[in-house]
Amino acid sequence: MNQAAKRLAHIADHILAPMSAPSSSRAAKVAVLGASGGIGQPLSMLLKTSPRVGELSLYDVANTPGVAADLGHINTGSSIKGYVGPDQLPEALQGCDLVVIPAGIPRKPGMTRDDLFNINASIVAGLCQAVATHCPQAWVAIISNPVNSTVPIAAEVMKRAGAYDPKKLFGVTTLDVVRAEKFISEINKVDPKDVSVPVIGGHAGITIVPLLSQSQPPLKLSEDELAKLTSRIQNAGTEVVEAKQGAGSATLSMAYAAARFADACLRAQAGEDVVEYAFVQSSVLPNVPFLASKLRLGSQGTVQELGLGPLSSAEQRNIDAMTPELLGSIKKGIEFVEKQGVEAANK
Ligand SMILES: NC(=O)C1=CN([C@@H]2O[C@H](COP(=O)(O)OP(=O)(O)OC[C@H]3O[C@@H](n4cnc5c(N)ncnc54)[C@H](O)[C@@H]3O)[C@@H](O)[C@H]2O)C=CC1
Ligand SMILES: O=C([O-])CC(=O)C(=O)O
Repeated sequence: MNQAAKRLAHIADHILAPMSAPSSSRAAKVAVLGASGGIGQPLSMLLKTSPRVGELSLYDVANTPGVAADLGHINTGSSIKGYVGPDQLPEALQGCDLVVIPAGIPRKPGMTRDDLFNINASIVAGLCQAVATHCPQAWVAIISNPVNSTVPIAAEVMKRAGAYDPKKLFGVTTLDVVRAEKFISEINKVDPKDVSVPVIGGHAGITIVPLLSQSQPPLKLSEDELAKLTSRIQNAGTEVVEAKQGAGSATLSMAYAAARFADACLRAQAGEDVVEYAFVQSSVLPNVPFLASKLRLGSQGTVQELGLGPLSSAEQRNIDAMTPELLGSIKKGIEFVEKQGVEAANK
């Protein structure tokens, strides 16, 4: 079974099919910040069915008691509690092993992810300040867009609070991999669980770089067809934004992808050797301080960046073409914290 198949078998076995918690490890406390939202609710539901979660902490600025009461009737072992508003955030975070952050506004048609910066930057900065204070040991998985900027913001805020561990901070890019696996499975007419394909770079437009030459099973497509498939993967988020006609962006597929990523984190925390993609502080490309790529995860976080593998000339061109935009988004995030300071960002 290849890596992708193993990961999906894990989701099927451990997340989607309720069963007893593994006896070898303590079930984790997981917080979802933004738990009442379009992603937060279905993600919380998937986490409620995970045997690796012992305690589920649902935080938002509204509606979490209702969401928690509803999910609390699902007959799995985990306990669940809803927390509302900044006064309740410390208790929501206390003792967390993993904090997943889908808080913030989504796109409407015609917007880029960067158009969300002005609102979401402050939300992520404020929440990460609280994580640094109340659960500095936790792994943090950021979903809120623009990921290419919100992860550097989180890093900078946590650095200033003396609580930054680059091995434990992740931007969630799993949906790009999930989409690439699905689209390739349709072209090759195979089960998606038998597809594996790297998607590296960042999480916006051209910064999303699928490495289709490394697809397994291999793709037999012309240069033109490969370019079209690359573009579809890069613009898949916009495909959903347009189909939803102003009602938001991907929520259900994102919840599925985030549950896959959370499962990878919890398995790694429990001592499994896990391979997954995420946007992290990186040394894979010279002078690119954050990058999504293939990671080996262990009990203390990222153990190793596994590199990009052999690239086709088109893939190398795509990486060269996206690097200035990615660097600009990273710089914008860092400068946001430098200019405004965390206190101002929290207002
Ligand atoms: N990384 C990725 O691949 C993806 C990222 N996203 C991003 O995820 C974010 C959330 O999307 P949706 O769930 O669709 O939005 P939504 O608007 O449905 O939900 C967002 C939730 O965040 C809450 N919130 C706002 N400020 C908060 C704060 N300070 N503390 C806690 N909660 C707060 C809101 O009350 C709301 O319940 C967006 O920024 C979106 O662009 C969406 C899809 C994929
Ligand atoms: O497109 C958006 O705004 C939401 C997102 O990040 C995605 O679906 O990949």
